[in-house]
Parts: sequence; structure tokens; C-alpha cells
Amino acid sequence: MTVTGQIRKKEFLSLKLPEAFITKYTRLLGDSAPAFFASFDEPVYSGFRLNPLREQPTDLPLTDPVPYTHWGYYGKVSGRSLPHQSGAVYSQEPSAMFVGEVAQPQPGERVLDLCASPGGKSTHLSSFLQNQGLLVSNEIMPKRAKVLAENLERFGVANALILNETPEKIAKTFPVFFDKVLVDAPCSGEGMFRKDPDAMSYWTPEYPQACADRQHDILREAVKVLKPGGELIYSTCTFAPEEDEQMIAWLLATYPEFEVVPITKTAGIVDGKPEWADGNPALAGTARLFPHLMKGEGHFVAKLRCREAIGTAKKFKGQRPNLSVEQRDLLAKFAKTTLTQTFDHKQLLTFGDQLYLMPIDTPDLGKLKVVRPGLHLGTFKKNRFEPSYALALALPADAVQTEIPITMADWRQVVHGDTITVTGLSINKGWARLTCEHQPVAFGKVVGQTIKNFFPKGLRFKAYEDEQ
Ligand SMILES: C[S@@+](CC[C@H](N)C(=O)[O-])C[C@H]1O[C@@H](n2cnc3c(N)ncnc32)[C@H](O)[C@@H]1O
Repeated sequence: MTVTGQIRKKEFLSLKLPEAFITKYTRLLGDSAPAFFASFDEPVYSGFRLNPLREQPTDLPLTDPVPYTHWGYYGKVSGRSLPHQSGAVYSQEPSAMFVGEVAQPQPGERVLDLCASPGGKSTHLSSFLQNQGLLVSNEIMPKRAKVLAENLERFGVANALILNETPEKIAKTFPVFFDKVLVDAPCSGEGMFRKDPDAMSYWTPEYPQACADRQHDILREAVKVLKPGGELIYSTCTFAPEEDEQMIAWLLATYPEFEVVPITKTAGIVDGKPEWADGNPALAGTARLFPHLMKGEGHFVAKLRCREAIGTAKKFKGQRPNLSVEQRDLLAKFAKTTLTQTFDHKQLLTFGDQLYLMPIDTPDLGKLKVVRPGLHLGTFKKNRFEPSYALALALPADAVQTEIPITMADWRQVVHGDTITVTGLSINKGWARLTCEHQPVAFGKVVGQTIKNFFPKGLRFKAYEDEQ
């Protein structure tokens, strides 16, 4: 784990930048161009965010907070460590944390993250929502949508509807519906060249405009889902004006219903550049994160308010619950022996033998491609209910009757998929949540002194002692 979060590179990246890129930004940046290019040879900053719904891990380097964030720190946490596995932290590039901070939804709001995988922004939005309201987290690529679901589950997000849809379908399903919409757009990724030099191999002088064309298409749909007074947050990780200020200039010219909400800037974050678009002074209210001016990679963020709806709202039709009487009984039996709470039947939905807790305000799911219709509670097996890993990570501390604290050595065995033996248990049969250093790990089934391992097969890994 590095305390500063700086990862030193061995190569001089500035020497590898495409010539047309150097020419373009020399022209655009003028006097500050040398400092901008020099920053490509500086170390990359890494960071992580604490999960406010979890107890704070004791052994993390919390010495260097990311100044504009609620929960962000510079530093690197291993993907095979307890804080990562238990969802006590989410690793995220420090500049990317600014996007969620600008969006800052209120608990209870309806929020859409339209381009969401792998879930950095969605987990951040969920921290603000405190599991209240609805987070629709959408990803168009099926494989990436699966990763998104895994990351949201690990973070204990209990109010997300996870979809694998096109922006067009989202707009048709949710007209005039959301309080906040985040479009963290697929972009030319120039701001990530330093972190991921391979991204340079895709870059051509025409690439930003090709990305901008796709961003226009996405935004044409995104504007339709906002309620009057709702906010659109648009972000990229590129320096390209075509995808940044020019995109917002186009949006303002095309949709007079929208206005820029100026973003407050600190810690080296600077105003957007109206002169890189049509000169509209409102564009200074957008934000640019340049690596030569702050501790993070390149980003652009804009916030726009929707004064008037584009299109008309549909009459809201909620998704109907569908639990059978037999399934209700099995769930009630499980809850009585294992939990200190029950679930509202109006929110329960089964997909085959899988049970989910739908967030409040879940609309009729119709023909949508649904990855998770809410929090996965578990699986109905013959005459019993088996709780899920997602439930183990989402339930608050006092919601489970029996918690079994395990040692770090036991934790390494559990995440590896091994059975563990524990003495002095308070129960000798049934479900218990395993915890390690006060963090949730998984459900286990106690049989005498043995705990049968239910850590999901596809997520098992080998953890090493020095990675904690
Ligand atoms: C910048 S990434 C999102 C990162 C994510 N918000 C996070 O913080 O972890 C952009 C995402 O947009 C998706 N995407 C690509 N083409 C798209 C399209 N035409 N419409 C919507 N999303 C698209 C990509 O698959 C990618 O996951």
C-alpha cells in the first residue's frame, strides 16, 4: 500500500505523445503547454473512497484526503485485501471522484447513471443516496454490466436497478422521471494517457470528433429523462474541446430548456474554457481538471439544470411483486431464524428461483434487459431459502441475528473457498454472517464447529498475508 498514492513510472511518456496531439495542445494551451506536457512524466495518483455505510477500516493510510471529496483519500488499496473485498473501500482515480461530488444526489432522489460500468461513479452516488431512493445504474456492454453488478454488490448498494440497455431504450422507459442524470461519457480518454499509455494507440486527430458524434447521440436521449428542475451531470476523461466545452455549447444551443449550473472549484480545478467552444461565458461554469494543476488525471465536468421537461411523462406504472405463498413462507422462516428484520412484500420480485428486493419507485420492467432488478436477496431451493453474498454485504450491522467474527487467517481461507472451523460458537446450526475486523465477509452455514463456505465460486481468490 502506498501512502501518497503516487505510482512512479519508468518511461518518459511525453516523448511518446502523438505529434498531432502535441501540436493541438501547444496551440490551445499556449504558455501553459510546457507544464501540461511535462506532467505526463510525473507519477500517477491513485485513490480510494471509504464506504460511509461501513465501519472505517483501521489499517488504511488515511493521511492524505482528496480535498474536494467527502470520502476520498490518496493511496492504493489491494484488490485482494479485506477492505476491498468487504466493500469498505472503492478504488477510484482521484479526479474521477470530482464527478460524484458535483452530482451529489440527496437521499430519496431518483438518479440515473447512464454509462455506469465499472461502477466508480455509481458507488459514489450511492454513498450520497444512503440506500434511499432509486439508483438506475445502466451499462450498454453486457460483460461490463456484469462487472458493474459485482462492484455495486460488493459496496453493499441496496437500492440499485442495474440495466444493460441502450440510451434510446432508457429514454423510452423513463421519460421525465429522474432528479439527477449522470452521463459519464465514453470518450477519447486523453486524460488517462498517463495512467494507461495504451489508450494512446487508439488516438488519431479525428478520434475526438468521432467520440463527440456518439456523445451527441447519448445526450439527445439523456435530456428526455429529466424532471423539470432536475440536473444533468456530463463528464469525460479527455482534454478534447470537441467532447467537452463544445459538447455543452451544442447542448445549450439545441436545448434552450437547459442552463449551466456553475461548479465551485478548489484544489487546482479550473474553469471550463468558453474560448475553446463558441465563446458562451456560461461555459466557464464547467470544470476542467488538468494534471499539471492538481493531483489527479485529466477530466471535464459540467452541470446543467433542466428548466422545462423535454417531452411528456408517462403515467407511472410500478413493477408488480410476484412472490408465491410458498416462497413467502420460506422467506419468513429464513428471516425469523437469521435476521432481525423482514422485507416489505410489495418490493419482492422473483426471476425464476432468484429473489430480489426492488428499490422503491421501480417502474414496470417490461422488456428491459435487467441485470439486477434490485438487491439480490438469495435463492429458493427445495424447501429452503439460501441467502446471497450481496445480502451479506448489504445488511446493516444490527440486521443479522448471529455474526461470527473471524480472524484474518480464516478470512483468507473463506475468500479462497475453504471450510473453516471455529470454536465457542453461540449457535450450532444455521446461517450466520461472517465478519472480519468489523467488516461483512459472507454468509456461512454453521454445522457444529464447522462453517460451510458460501463465498461465491466465481469471486474466490488467493489473498496473501502482506496484502492487508
Ligand atoms: C467512461 S466509461 C464509464 C465509467 C463509469 N462511469 C465509472 O465511473 O466507473 C463509459 C461507459 O460508457 C459505455 N458506452 C459505450 N458506448 C456507449 C453508448 N453508445 N451509450 C451508452 N454507453 C456507452 C462504455 O461501455 C463504458 O462502460
